[in-house]
Amino acid sequence: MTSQTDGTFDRTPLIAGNWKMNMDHVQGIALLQKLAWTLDDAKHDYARAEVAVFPPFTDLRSVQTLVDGDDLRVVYGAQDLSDQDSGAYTGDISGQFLAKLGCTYVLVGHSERRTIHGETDALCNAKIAAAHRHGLVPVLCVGEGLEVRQAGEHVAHTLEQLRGSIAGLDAQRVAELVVAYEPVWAIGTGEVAGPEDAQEMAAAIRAELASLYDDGTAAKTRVLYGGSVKSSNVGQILQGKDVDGALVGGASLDAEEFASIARFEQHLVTD
Ligand SMILES: O=C[C@H](O)COP(=O)(O)O
Repeated sequence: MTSQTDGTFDRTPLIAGNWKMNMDHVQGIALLQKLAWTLDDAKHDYARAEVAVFPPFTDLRSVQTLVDGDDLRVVYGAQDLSDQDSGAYTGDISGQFLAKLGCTYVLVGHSERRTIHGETDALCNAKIAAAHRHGLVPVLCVGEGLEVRQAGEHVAHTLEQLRGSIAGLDAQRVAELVVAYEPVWAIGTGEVAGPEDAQEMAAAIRAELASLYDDGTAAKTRVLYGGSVKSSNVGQILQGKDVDGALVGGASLDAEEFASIARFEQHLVTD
């Protein structure tokens, strides 16, 4: 759903919590259990807003056991995957393993992978192909750093990352894809891009997809915003008609706060 000011949505919103390198598997289970209970208590309608968590690799088996055992509606994914399927790639994780662990999604090209590990658009493109080989839905992260933003080149930069990362994808894959726009200068800093910045980029991403594919395809792709999202600002951010959800870092480590973000409809300001 695209959030719109009358509170209706064209695409099913996705509220995704990226735990980054936090929460061992014992802590992770406690967090997920509390999140699910909190959402249940609030009678959360998962058809109106999908909720996903992205724990560290080492938590995934425990998360799978909990989700299956307790029949939870929260879905989950991994924070990265290899572009390869198997072999001598020490330390890497195959999409095949993630699929076996019941992952629905996988993050690709998070800014921390791009900046700390030097991941390129070409590698992201190969990782998206690997995700598809194993039935995983990629959540492709794109976004600019502060210098690019200050130079006024943020839209061109972000669309270049988008084009490079999705090269060769067919329309059906693009329609299923989730794109997360994360301005790097707003990640973990408390700095939030304004709702109009989030909407500007989400609209630019959708227009770019419409120019590469067609309007029908672009209308299906979900575009999230990420960067210091909290319950206090999510309502405004999701007001943008092209913003379909949020990729939440720090605030996803607190079950009650993340549940409140997932229930963003209560924070929307409707016309
Ligand atoms: O993946 C999540 C983003 O990097 C945002 O993180 P943050 O909410 O801590 O700023």
